[in-house]
Amino acid sequence: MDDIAVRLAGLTRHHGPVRAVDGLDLTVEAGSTVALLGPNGAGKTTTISVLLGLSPPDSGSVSLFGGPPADAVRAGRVGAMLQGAGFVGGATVRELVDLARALCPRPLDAARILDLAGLTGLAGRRADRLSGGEAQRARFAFALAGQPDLLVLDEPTTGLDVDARRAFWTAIRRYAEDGHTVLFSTHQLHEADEYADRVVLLSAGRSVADGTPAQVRALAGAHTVAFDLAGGPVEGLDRLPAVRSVRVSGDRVVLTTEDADATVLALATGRGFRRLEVAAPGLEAAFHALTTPSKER
Ligand SMILES: Nc1ncnc2c1ncn2[C@@H]1O[C@H](COP(=O)(O)OP(=O)(O)OP(=O)(O)O)[C@@H](O)[C@H]1O
Repeated sequence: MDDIAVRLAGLTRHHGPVRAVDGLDLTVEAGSTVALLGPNGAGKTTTISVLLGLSPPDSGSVSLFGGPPADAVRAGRVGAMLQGAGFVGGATVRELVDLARALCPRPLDAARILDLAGLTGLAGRRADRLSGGEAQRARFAFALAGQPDLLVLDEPTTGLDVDARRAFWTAIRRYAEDGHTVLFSTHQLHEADEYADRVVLLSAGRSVADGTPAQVRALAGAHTVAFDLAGGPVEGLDRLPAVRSVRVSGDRVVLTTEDADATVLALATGRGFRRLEVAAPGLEAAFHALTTPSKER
């Protein structure tokens, strides 16, 4: 079934005694851009490695485009950018791109690959003499070369400076807009928020949240309502509808609430305030709430 790019069911994978992936179910629809978001050690790299067929699962199943990963890879349908992957010694960037193209049944034009990866000016440089960020772009070029239906990127922007990051995400957006599927791992919340249609939040090898960035953010629950007291009383704030907590700092009050509308309506009737601000929970709050054991919060 080609409408499902990736299907993981009950995936478990250990490294010695460490259960790196713990019964993970994940379905990625073709054409979507999905972020695997999680803190260090959450199991992102292990999941990607099993998904690509580079290491076998201990239990559970993996399929890419309805078949075994090896079939999809052999058919040139999958391109991957892995952390710290090395290069053939002595080869130039251009030669690497040519090699990647030669391995694929329907490669992209070499000039387009170099352009997308921001390597046009470095085509003649030996790949083992690239800076860390340039090497990361060369890995991206290698992943893109075969014009894969599924692009899998493990923490792709590590080592890239601000301009290179922006150029990278612009290239990914263009690639995704052409109907390709992109699965990337990150522990950068804003990358998941800005560039993914869907965020799968991993913690200790499990999926602890799965949805659009807005849906995952909403799992953190509380909005904040902040205002100046303007001489009004502090008493009674904790009894306003839906209020979960009250913090007062000088004249400024910050309430957390399960229902910002109800809290603000009640606040507006009966007391004065100034400089009202209502904020939705950030992805950061959701990330913290969902990946931190409750006793440590
Ligand atoms: N080769 C290995 N040997 C032993 N333990 C490992 C090995 N590789 C990973 N682990 C452990 O498995 C767990 C998951 O690691 P993994 O690299 O998949 O996480 P990650 O989410 O990609 O982390 P990061 O963001 O730091 O790259 C961690 O506890 C890690 O220490």
